[in-house]
Amino acid sequence: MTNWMEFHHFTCKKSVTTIVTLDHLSISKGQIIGIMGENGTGKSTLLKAMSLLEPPAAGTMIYKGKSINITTPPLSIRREWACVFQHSYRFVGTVFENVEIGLKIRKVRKKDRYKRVMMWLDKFKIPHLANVQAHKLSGGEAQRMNLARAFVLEPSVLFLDEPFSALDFPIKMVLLEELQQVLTETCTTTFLISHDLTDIEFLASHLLYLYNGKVTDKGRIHDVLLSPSPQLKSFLHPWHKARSSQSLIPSSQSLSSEF
Ligand SMILES: Nc1ncnc2c1ncn2[C@@H]1O[C@H](COP(=O)(O)OP(=O)(O)OP(=O)(O)O)[C@@H](O)[C@H]1O
Repeated sequence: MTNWMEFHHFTCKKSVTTIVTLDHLSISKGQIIGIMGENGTGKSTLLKAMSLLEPPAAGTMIYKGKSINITTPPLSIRREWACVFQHSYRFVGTVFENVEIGLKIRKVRKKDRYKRVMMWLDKFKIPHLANVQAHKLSGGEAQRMNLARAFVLEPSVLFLDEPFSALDFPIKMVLLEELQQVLTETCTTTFLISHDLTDIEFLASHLLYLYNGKVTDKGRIHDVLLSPSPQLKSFLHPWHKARSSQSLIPSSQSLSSEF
């Protein structure tokens, strides 16, 4: 289904200054939109506007074919969406209680809450931490808890703002694989901000590139990366350089065994 979610003429301001504009974006259900851009170009501002956490100064939005009041979005719609940010929120209490909280607010029955929380702790491989106080978790464990807290709500749309940036590379890769599997299973429409092309290539089906508060590139990730704008090309240069230099590293067989 096309036109599942649409954004038109979004203008996001801080005080009186326009930070970012988005003329038009049309999303189909299940798409994973990677959002990239230099520091300060407006990615987080745009994500907060799209999730209506901080509604845009102007613009219109369509969700599931219906026009949404962007200034006072219905709670029922907001409850279909979930967000995970770079700095994980940890409420006072155990990991179980942290994941359960949204279900309690939605008045889900205790028995069902238990089943759902344990299922998602299991999927993100932290069921053994259910009774641990959340403040004792490592960064990687806390991000697993945050993802479980988002998915337990069975969101239709997930907004992720650099959820992996504080993690070590090996931990991040494991979490990326787990998240990819869950996103495929649940067909959750996802917006993912990341500074790392590895994350975006791994997860995203589509790419939105922002430069100076404007979209210079958007489309299927493969197509965009094949013919990037000059701005995106320059942004991607370090990755291309790193990858081409990797191919210059001699294979292990040709290296001397001496060390
Ligand atoms: N309250 C504010 N008042 C004025 N300008 C602000 C305010 N908050 C953020 N900005 C500016 O808005 C711009 C966009 O910020 P934003 O955090 O959206 O960028 P970003 O692309 O997510 O950056 P980063 O990659 O560094 O996280 C920045 O130039 C920032 O200085």
